[in-house]
Amino acid sequence: MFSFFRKSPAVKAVDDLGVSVNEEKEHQKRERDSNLISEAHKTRERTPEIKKSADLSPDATPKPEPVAKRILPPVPSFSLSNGDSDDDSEDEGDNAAPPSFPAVNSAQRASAPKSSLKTTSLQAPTNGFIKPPVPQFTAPSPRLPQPLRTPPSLAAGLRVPTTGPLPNRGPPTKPTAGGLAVPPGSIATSIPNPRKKVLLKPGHSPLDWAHLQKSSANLSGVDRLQRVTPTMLKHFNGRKGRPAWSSYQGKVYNITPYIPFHPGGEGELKRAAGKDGGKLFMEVHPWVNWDNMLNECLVGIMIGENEGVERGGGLDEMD
Ligand code: HEM
Repeated sequence: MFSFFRKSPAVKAVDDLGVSVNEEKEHQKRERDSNLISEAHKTRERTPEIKKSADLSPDATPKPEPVAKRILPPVPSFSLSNGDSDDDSEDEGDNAAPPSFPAVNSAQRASAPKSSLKTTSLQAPTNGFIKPPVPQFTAPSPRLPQPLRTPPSLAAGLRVPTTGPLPNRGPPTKPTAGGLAVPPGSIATSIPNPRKKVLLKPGHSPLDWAHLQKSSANLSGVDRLQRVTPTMLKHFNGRKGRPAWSSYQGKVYNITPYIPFHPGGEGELKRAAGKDGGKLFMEVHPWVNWDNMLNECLVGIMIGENEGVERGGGLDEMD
């Protein structure tokens, strides 16, 4: 690179001398390095845990080595087990350097017995002096209380039986039926429907009927009270445009206006049309006040067949 500078002979001699001096220094350095390498190999033979790396190459920067390794005899290694451990970390610990505390040349390490430090100090305790007494849990002594466990008989008494009939629940319906399940058809279908109410048309509620009764409307369909013979009652049966009359306890009512208001339906009420409806009425709802319900529908009273003929049809004529 600097070839265009021509050196003088003197300078060249100095350069040659300098080269020779540098070569001598390089030779000495190589000898020191070789000594260090050989010593390092010796140390590796004593302590195989030292890594094989490029650190030992002469070109690499020499790293500080523990002084104790090179000066003092090798420290005996120890392990946590007998060498058969399955833990890899413990195996790594076997190859690691000895712990820094206590120091290698300290009083603690010197006073410690070498045998226990080497084999038994960190191993699993094998003698009775170190190993704690094993508690006897499997065989309790007679003076100790029994285990707090529910006796089998009491536990069985508190348990709900999963099969078979429960006490005070009646006879079982089926041998295989367990639990509290209701057998199909035993209760739900055995209770008849006690009410046969129908859905009334709008404006035909019981309240609407009450309002209609208080009105001035002629609900009886007659101008005056009538003496009604059985023939007459039979004639007014609600068919062919005729009004429906029904008798109850000797009184005759025009039930025609009440038919759409009857909670039990029109058909049920028409069964009493043209005849005495007292029996049917009492079979279904004896609690219903017939007189109050049909007060404005009163037509007259029942008379004998011959009484009407003799006295006439109207009650006013009887007075
Ligand atoms: C003509 C006079 C009658 C009047 C004023 C009358 C009135 C009533 C009333 C107020 C109810 C409702 C009862 C309640 O909610 O508890 C009712 C229901 C019923 N009525 Fe009548 N009824 C009469 C005649 C009859 C007759 C002659 C029959 C049957 C042939 C009948 C069959 C029923 C039935 C099946 C029910 C529904 C079930 C019930 O509510 O208990 N009714 N009736």
